[in-house]
Amino acid sequence: MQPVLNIEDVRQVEQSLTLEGVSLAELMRRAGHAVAQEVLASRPQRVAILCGTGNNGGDGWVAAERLHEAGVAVQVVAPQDPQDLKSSLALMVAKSAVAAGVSYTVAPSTDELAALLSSSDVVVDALLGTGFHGAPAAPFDLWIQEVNRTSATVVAVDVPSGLSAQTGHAPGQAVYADTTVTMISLKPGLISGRGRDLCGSIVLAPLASQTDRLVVEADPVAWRCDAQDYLEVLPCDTQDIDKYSRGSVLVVAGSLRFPGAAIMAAQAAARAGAGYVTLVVPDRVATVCRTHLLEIPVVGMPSTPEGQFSVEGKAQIVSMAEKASAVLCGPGMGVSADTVAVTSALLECSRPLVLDADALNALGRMTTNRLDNFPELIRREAPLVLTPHRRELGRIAGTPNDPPDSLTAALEAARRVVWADGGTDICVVAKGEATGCVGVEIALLPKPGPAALATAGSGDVLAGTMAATLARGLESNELLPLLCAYACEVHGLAGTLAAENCGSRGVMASDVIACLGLASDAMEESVSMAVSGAAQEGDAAHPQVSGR
Ligand SMILES: NC(=O)C1=CN([C@@H]2O[C@H](COP(=O)(O)OP(=O)(O)OC[C@H]3O[C@@H](n4cnc5c(N)ncnc54)[C@H](OP(=O)(O)O)[C@@H]3O)[C@@H](O)[C@H]2O)[C@@H](O)CC1
Ligand SMILES: [K+]
Repeated sequence: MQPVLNIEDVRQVEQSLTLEGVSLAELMRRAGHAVAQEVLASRPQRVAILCGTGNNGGDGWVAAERLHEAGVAVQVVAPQDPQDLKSSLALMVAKSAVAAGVSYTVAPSTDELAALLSSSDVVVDALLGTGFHGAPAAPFDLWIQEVNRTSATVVAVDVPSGLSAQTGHAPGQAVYADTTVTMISLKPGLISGRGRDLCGSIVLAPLASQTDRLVVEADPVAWRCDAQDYLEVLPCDTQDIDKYSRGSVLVVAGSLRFPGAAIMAAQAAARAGAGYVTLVVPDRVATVCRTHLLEIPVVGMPSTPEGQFSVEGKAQIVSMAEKASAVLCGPGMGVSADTVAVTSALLECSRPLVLDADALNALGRMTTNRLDNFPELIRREAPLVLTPHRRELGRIAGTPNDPPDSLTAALEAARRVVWADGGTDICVVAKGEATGCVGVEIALLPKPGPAALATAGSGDVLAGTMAATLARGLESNELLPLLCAYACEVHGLAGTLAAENCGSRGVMASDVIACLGLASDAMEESVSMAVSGAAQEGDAAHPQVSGR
């Protein structure tokens, strides 16, 4: 697993390193050298380095001097004369580079800059790093546009300029890098939001031997999962199992308005490996569901006049739930006093439970959007998995009109719910372009799925996948976030396979369902390969961080 640190904690590690004898000047020297090493790997002849006025620019000046020493033709581009730099560290390294013979250009015109960039093999972006805020001001906004027009390889220092390394937001122009050499630790904004498009591949430069320890001590906001981490939650060998030992799933879902959500969730649970799936729907939609589900029994329950579950069916639903290995409640169910009653009754049953979509909205209604104020509702012995997207997360975590707008905000909201519960029985799977699986002790980041998964019904498919994965059983509740992350990766991989079959813009949720079985097999294989050490780092099924 790779730790991810908030920016303020990266600064804390930087301070701790200075206390352990690695000065800031030495850190900057090592940062610049790490960048130079990455640039040298492509054996360039001409390199342009765009240096800003803070310490990110300082890293750029160090890299310039190093590359100059290595015989590369380097040209630094700066907005002001290096003598005028306010940061004492940046001033020191800029002076050193100039004294060593590095040539530089101050405030070039756009045409001059374009000519310089087009004659370079590599462009190093050292304009703005973790001290960036707002949107890039002039002249950086124009310079960034020129960087994005060049055909040269772009290497970003620490973070692509214009991207917030904390939030993943890029409110103005932002550099599209081929590679980002990031210092000390991964930061949330690099692997979420716009960061996923802007960073290219990420190279981590720890800068000191103490860094690994200090990063862990700084309490990472989350951990990014690697394939081998999933060994503990792999399904058991398929040789000697029958349909019951693979676990049974009860799906409680659907309404007259949304029968498809129930159908897809049930199909996904079956494709994701559950041995036996039963779908429970309001009786007014039972026939349409049966027409679509040949292998899955459909049980109709009393409906309201609107075609939603009626409270009359509550006792029967609970009694069926008690016999299942895992229960999924919510997709397409609608929200009413009756569905709230069904959701709350299922929370009291003793089986592992996944609450998705309208079951989460029901929770929001039961708690006036402050689930964290009602922990007794969700405190239970068996595992509970909540799978909110960001608007649903806002509705259960106290910000219905202001849903979390970044990975870190989503993790924080999920933690409010999980910490209110306080036990290892709960995991909030905060869905988004980057999904976090938040348990009481750890937040895990499965590798994100492709953009093709942003399609109607994708959430229903994930919910079915999650329930099937949970139905296999857990050795210990402490593994719950890892199991949830595993289900997310199977779903993501199915999305990738579906995009290969149908094109990235042509994927429908049913295409993802069709690929779940193959995706499960591929996940198992890649975990086994990674564990046995045979897998190359960043194997095909799990690209490290996507390129442009
Ligand atoms: N952490 C570590 O361990 C290590 C960190 N290191 C490096 O230090 C970097 C952080 O350095 P940093 O704190 O000096 O900030 P940095 O990103 O250079 O930006 C500050 C400058 O940008 C300006 N500016 C801000 N917003 C702007 C805008 N919208 N548009 C235009 N300008 C804007 C801002 O101006 P101001 O707001 O002050 O007016 C100020 O002049 C970090 O990313 C890494 O590369 C390594 O050297 C060693 C180890
Ligand atoms: K940068």
